[in-house]
Amino acid sequence: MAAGGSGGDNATSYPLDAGSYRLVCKIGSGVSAVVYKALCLPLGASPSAVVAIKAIDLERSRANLDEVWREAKAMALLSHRNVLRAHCSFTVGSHLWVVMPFMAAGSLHSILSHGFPDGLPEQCIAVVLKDTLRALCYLHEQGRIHRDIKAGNILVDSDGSVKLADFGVSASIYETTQPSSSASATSSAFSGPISATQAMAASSCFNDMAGTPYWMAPEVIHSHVGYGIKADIWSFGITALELAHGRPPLSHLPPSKSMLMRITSRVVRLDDTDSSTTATKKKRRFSKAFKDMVSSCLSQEPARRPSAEKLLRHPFFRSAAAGRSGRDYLVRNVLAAVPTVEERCRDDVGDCGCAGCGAAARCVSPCRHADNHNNNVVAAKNRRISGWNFNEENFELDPTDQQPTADQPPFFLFHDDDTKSTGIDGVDGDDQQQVGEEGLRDVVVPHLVNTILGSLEMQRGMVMQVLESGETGGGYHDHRSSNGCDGDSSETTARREEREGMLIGYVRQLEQRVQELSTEVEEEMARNAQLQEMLHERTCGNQTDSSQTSGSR
Ligand SMILES: Nc1ncnc2c1ncn2[C@@H]1O[C@H](COP(=O)(O)OP(=O)(O)OP(=O)(O)O)[C@@H](O)[C@H]1O
Repeated sequence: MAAGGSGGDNATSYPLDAGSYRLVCKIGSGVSAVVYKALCLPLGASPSAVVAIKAIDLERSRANLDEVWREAKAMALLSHRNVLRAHCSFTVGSHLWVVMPFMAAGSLHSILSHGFPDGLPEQCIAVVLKDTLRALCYLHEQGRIHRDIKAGNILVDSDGSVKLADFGVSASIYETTQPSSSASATSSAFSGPISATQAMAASSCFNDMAGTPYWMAPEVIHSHVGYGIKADIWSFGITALELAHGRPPLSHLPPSKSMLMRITSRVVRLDDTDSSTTATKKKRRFSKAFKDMVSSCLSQEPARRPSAEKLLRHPFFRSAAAGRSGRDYLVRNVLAAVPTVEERCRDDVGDCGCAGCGAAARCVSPCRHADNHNNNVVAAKNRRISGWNFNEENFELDPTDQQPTADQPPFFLFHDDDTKSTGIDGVDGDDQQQVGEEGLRDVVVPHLVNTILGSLEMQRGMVMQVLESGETGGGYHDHRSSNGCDGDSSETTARREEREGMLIGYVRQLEQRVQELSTEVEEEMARNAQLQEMLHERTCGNQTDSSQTSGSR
């Protein structure tokens, strides 16, 4: 299967067979794909011969073939200077190869990991986010939701140009209005541009869970509620925090838990530098405009988040360097401080990891083993951040919209304290979080219970709605059908079947949700018990030590 075309470079035609490409080295990997720098051999020494090939393992991909194929199609149809467009794509064994322009500085995620672990300077963030926002404006105008905005999907070239990439989970807002006829809906989505207003009107209709947990909007997590283009604005706000601190909020938690917390919590905003948290180790100051921009994106209520177009007019972006001067600024202040993507690869020891990519024999410069890389990514994500710690990196967790009082512990007591002063020494779960004793006993479990109750209540409301509409809409006991009106009777039957179908769907969702949440609670309680046992042992140990000490005195 192949999709030809000359995407980013209209004058160049890219071949549709693996033999025409030579993989130079691996430059990155995601959940189910490996990305290579490669040469397109027929193009010889031309600069366009250097490409990036994303080899997507169709067997491991959580998306089905249609969805993966949609990424390639979507990229090929879009045209904007801040949107990365594929040259072509084709299958190689069980992999889909997407051939695209090589962005020599890699993704912002990679740049953060290799040069800015504590975040980029604010001016640089403004420059890259402004271009990202332009891409987002364009996508939304085209009726598309990206659904996976994050630093890993914002790519930078050697001249400082910025492009939004990875349409693996992007979708047309039109597709959901006709979910059962995806093929025709997909093509009709591209029949012409639509206005932002139309896009808004058609929003709130997706209900599948797409994206990467830490960046997901609350309404995406609560996927039965439906979501639209404003989900991208939430992820954009999270990406801003990721760029400010080097990692997204909650990234020290396993993804499922961060989702649960997001459901009921006001998440994170940049801290007010005027607050009482002056005794900080690595306090970073951010402008009021930046904080205001981020918090507008992170409104729990999608309708209150600004559109991409409106956000572009925010003072934070108005003062950002743009065009040539913006690109030069990035080259001087960001790219100069990070190794090239090839050097980043060479820094990693191990095999190239291309076994199974469908092209092992053609990889000429083994550089990084997939597992090594994945471990690094996980390690980077698990590095404890002070998202909860008001004293360190200017983040604030505000679950109730109120500052915790002095005698009230913060909502979650996860600590970013290398000295482990408040944590429990030696307690390392899968997620390596350190949890305060009170946090476990008094906060985490009740929080999960509240989450379950809230979710159940919402599902109950939906079921009641269906039942009520059945009663008032003449569905189940329509008196007209008993009066012998056959036409009405068949319509009634159809409506009843439709409602029954919806009801069954809701009940299934409800069962699944309860199952998921019960598992989370069980895990949390097991962890709780384990930690309490360790605490108990420590306390007993300390008492024994002190009695021995006093005895020996
Ligand atoms: N066109 C490109 N040019 C240069 N580097 C690229 C290109 N595309 C991807 N990369 C690099 O490869 C890395 C992995 O990209 P990929 O799209 O597979 O994963 P991801 O988006 O980071 O993760 P996920 O699978 O969760 O979406 C990127 O972070 C980036 O550093």
